[in-house]
Amino acid sequence: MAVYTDISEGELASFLDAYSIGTLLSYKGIAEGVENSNFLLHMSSGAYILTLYEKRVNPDDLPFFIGLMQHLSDKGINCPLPVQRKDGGTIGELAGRPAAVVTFLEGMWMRRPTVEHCREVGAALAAMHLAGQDFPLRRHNALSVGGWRPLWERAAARADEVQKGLAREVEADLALLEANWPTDLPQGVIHADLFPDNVFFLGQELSGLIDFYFACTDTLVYDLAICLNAWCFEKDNYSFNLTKGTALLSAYTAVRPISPAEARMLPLLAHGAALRFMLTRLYDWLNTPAGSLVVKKDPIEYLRRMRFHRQIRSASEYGLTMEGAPA
Ligand SMILES: Nc1ncnc2c1ncn2[C@@H]1O[C@H](COP(=O)(O)OP(=O)(O)O)[C@@H](O)[C@H]1O
Ligand SMILES: N[C@@H](CCOP(=O)(O)O)C(=O)O
Repeated sequence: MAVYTDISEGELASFLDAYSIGTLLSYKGIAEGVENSNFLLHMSSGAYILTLYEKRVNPDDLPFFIGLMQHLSDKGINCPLPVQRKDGGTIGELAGRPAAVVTFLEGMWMRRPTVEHCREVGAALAAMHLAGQDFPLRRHNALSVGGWRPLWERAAARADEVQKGLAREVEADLALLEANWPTDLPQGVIHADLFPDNVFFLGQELSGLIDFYFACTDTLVYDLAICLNAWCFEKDNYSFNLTKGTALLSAYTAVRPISPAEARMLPLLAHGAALRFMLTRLYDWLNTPAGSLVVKKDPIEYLRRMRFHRQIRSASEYGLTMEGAPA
């Protein structure tokens, strides 16, 4: 459960006085997520989500995140809409943390995504990339290749406690990725964490995207590589489901075609994406205090994906077919 900061009814009620969303009927902490503290608010005007921004969110980045949700929502992407206070602002302070209220999205995330769900997410990711093209703010991705080594150095000494030989594998992969990471592919706004728990469905239909708190300006096809990792592996975390990969990639490229240069780099980007999530999970695994109300995610699931991507030679092995190119 991700509620790091407790709030009292009194302080919440006075925080909500600044909004025109009616009176507070009830609220509760949300038992999901790992980054921020989230509360479901039942107000007399309807349901909302209150987020208190925690450790990994830099308050200077909040205008980017809040502005992005507003921008995407204006462009027809279904995502939470930040609620304005009476003074026109969207970011306040509660219990010593920056805090914002956003609209509640209906839907559920899929614990066992099907091929159809993968197809939907591919199309939605591409639509988000297109909608983000004219978003004027920029945000550096602190968790891209340049951020991995510093993060690794804070976990390396204890990595083999989690799995023997892990340090050796990470060192080799880091060196390979740092030496070959592309810098010249099309960039734009990426979600950077579009995992199943951040995509809501109503039945088979995608109803919205949430959790834009890793969003940044980076290589668009890297976001696609993140989704291949998050959506297309079997429960054993070793085997890639080619049918899901094909569905996700073909739905993405139908909305935003990718260039041969982007396609060529997909295996390396997918390998890097697996390392990125292994590293943050490893860091959290080693550093989350015992007794925290948060479910730690297993870094080894992403070590298995790293091993898989290491032996991929072409994006066609993920199911990518390019017009005019052999499958
Ligand atoms: N706008 C929203 N509408 C409905 N539920 C939401 C919304 N935002 C967050 N939630 C709920 O809160 C949970 C955690 O939100 P998330 O943004 O993923 O947190 P974190 O950034 O801590 O990972 C989600 O899984 C979902 O249940
Ligand atoms: N998706 C990441 C962790 C971030 O979790 P979220 O709840 O903010 O989506 C992972 O799986 O490691």
